[in-house]
Amino acid sequence: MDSMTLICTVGLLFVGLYWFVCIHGPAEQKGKRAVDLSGGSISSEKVQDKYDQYWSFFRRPKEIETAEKVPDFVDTFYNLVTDIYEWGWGQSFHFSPSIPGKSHRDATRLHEEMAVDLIKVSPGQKILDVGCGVGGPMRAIAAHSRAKVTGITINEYQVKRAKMHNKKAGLDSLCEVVCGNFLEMPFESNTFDGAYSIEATCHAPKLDDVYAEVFRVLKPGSLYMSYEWVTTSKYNGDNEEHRDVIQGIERGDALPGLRRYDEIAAVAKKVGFEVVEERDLAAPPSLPWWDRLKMGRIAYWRNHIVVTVLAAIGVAPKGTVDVHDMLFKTADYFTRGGETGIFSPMHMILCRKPVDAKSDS
Ligand SMILES: C=C(CC[C@@H](C)[C@H]1CC[C@H]2C3=CC[C@H]4[C@H](C)[C@@H](O)CC[C@]4(C)[C@H]3CC[C@]12C)C(C)C
Ligand SMILES: C[S@@+](CC[C@H](N)C(=O)[O-])C[C@H]1O[C@@H](n2cnc3c(N)ncnc32)[C@H](O)[C@@H]1O
Repeated sequence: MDSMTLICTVGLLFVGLYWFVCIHGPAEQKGKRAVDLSGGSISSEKVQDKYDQYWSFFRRPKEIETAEKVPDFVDTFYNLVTDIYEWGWGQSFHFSPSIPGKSHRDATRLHEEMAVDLIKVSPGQKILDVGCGVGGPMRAIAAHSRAKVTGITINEYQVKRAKMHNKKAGLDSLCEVVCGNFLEMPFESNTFDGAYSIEATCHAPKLDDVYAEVFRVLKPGSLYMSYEWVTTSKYNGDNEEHRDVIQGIERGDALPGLRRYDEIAAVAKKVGFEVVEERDLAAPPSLPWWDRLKMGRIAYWRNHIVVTVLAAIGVAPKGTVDVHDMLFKTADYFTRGGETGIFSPMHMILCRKPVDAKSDS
């Protein structure tokens, strides 16, 4: 190879890398780029320590970890993963069934719109997004329904990101974001005309606590819909492969313990809800929700190289490589959970607060 060819090849490689890292990077327009990856509200030099601390939660036996510690541990998790999620997935932190002929973006939006269609709200009514992330669903839902959406998340960094995205999308008059714990919400009783949660209540150590809070803040007669993460009827606790997959999902997603599909409605009824409908949206004829993850495998390898290089030259915090590696492995557990049918991230439950529910409950 003569020197001219060598210079051109190296030059092209640099231009290609620059284009990918600084321009192309984000899964969504105006989203995170690889060069912007941070540890959320955690300062760069503490990311590695916080990641190690995150893992220590799983190293100790479950009985030692008390439920009170869970919100803090979930907050740490979202400081570590929020930027990587936004960069590699987009602003909606959830799965949706694949739809033939539709892009992932459209399939995601339709799954979100279904949530608000189910709770039957009118323009101008006030609804609650329980565990709102950086607000991808909230914006789609506000734009679709013209309802006023208040989102709550435990993670301060997500509040900042969500508010910024709401403003950029011109939806800040319909979307409000609050930092708080959904196990003790900072809202008056009987405030909302509807509520939904998308793949968020799986973080609650006891589902009763979050459902009771949603029940309290809803006006009598209004509806609540949740997409729950569950093990399905195909899950067999005596099967080592099944246990390995579910444990992999719990560890890679800050879950205190996945619930069985048949526990959800019982909890809803226990806190006072009437169960209107319950359905696993992942079950056939729905197409695989895990296809998107499976198809992205090559991109994740490429992302891993990018993150490793950026951390080595000090652009990304050092612990980012471990966080990315954890997500990379988790992706595989999801695929196994989906293919075996033992796990569903979209077990839908629709509940109503009875019209005659006491006004202070
Ligand atoms: C509801 C929750 C999150 C669900 C999903 C949004 C995320 C679960 C696993 C995540 C990812 C796995 C692989 C990552 C990949 C290695 C990286 O290069 C780019 C980002 C990923 C695709 C990342 C994106 C988000 C997930 C799909 C939980 C936490 C309750
Ligand atoms: C996987 S994300 C889903 C976010 C959003 N629903 C979406 O689909 O994009 C889970 C969300 O639940 C929030 N969360 C978890 N535990 C919480 C708690 N105790 N109080 C408030 N929010 C919580 C997280 O901060 C995060 O925003």
